[in-house]
Amino acid sequence: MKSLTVDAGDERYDVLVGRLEDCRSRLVALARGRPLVVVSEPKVWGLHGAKLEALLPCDPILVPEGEPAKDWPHLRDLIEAFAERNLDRQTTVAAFGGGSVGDLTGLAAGLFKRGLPLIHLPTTLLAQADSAVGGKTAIDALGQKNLVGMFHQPNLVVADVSLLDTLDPRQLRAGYAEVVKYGLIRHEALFEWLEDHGEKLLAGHREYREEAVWQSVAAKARTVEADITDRNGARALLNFGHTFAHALESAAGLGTLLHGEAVAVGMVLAFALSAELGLCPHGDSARVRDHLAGLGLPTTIAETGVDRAALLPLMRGDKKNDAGAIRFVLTRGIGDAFLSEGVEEAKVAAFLDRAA
Ligand SMILES: O=C(O)C(=O)C[C@@H](O)[C@H](O)[C@H](O)COP(=O)(O)O
Ligand SMILES: [Zn+2]
Repeated sequence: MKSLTVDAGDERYDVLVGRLEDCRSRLVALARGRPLVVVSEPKVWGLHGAKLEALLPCDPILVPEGEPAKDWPHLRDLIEAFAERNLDRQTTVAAFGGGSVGDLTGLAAGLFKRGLPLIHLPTTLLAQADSAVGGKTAIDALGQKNLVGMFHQPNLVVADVSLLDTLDPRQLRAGYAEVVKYGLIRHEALFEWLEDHGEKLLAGHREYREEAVWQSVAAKARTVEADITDRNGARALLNFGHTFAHALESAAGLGTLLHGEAVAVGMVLAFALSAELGLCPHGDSARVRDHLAGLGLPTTIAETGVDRAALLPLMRGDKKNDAGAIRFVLTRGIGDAFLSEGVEEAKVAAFLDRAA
């Protein structure tokens, strides 16, 4: 079992990468002698619920699978389910699922009675490597990705890569894109390691999966500690590729493209834009595209089926923007991303016109 502690200001929590069953005592302690309220989705609960119930009594609440769960009606339903159970502020809620279950559950737990203790038990590569750590929560609204949310830090995160054995290959590849992100923003050595081992990781080798999750979680922990609530620009690096990605997801219709698929295209576009602006070598841009495409991820706007004209208006709503300027995370090369001051819209429009 590998473990690290995230120091989130007044709050600290452990992230454990290992077997769920080895964390039994931690889960039992957080449940405080009551059944653990577990928010999950039907497929995950059907496949893995018994594993959790073998460790401690659980009270499952099921929400729909994937992005459709992240909306106002499901947030209201979940909060009502908490109210029906008369949860108090000492009752721990566990999110047992992928990024969508984590985002929705985190938000409901943060809002209900101004905050319930929260455990993330991520079951997808994307959630284990990225979204379960850092305290971001969200639902989509008005057709825009993650428009409504808050920070609500978990009390514990447990990433058990054996849960990935049943994951659909498309979901696995999508999560892989966020792992690649960690290599691209600051850790060139991680990207090189993925170039060597990414295929084995996707094929199911557990030790490579565990190493990738561990490296990503460690990188994420250090970044979020430097900018707990996304204010000083340090954390914005984790949004590498996401300005394009969120626009692509919204334009495609939320839930059509998987988040990680959109991030793969978004990161390739961020490299291409950086190269076009003379900031980064074209060779790095091609290397990133080749790696992602070689492992079956989409890398072009054309593959997403999205009308490129829809993207710029959506990017105007990005959370990183300042005084109307679109602030991309750009790059000087593999492992060297930075938050730009803002790229002129005319340049972005011309880039999008030409981009593949
Ligand atoms: O935790 C963060 O900070 C991230 O930006 C991680 C992203 O991979 C994740 O998709 C996040 O939810 C995007 O957040 P948003 O603030 O752009 O909605
Ligand atoms: Zn993301």
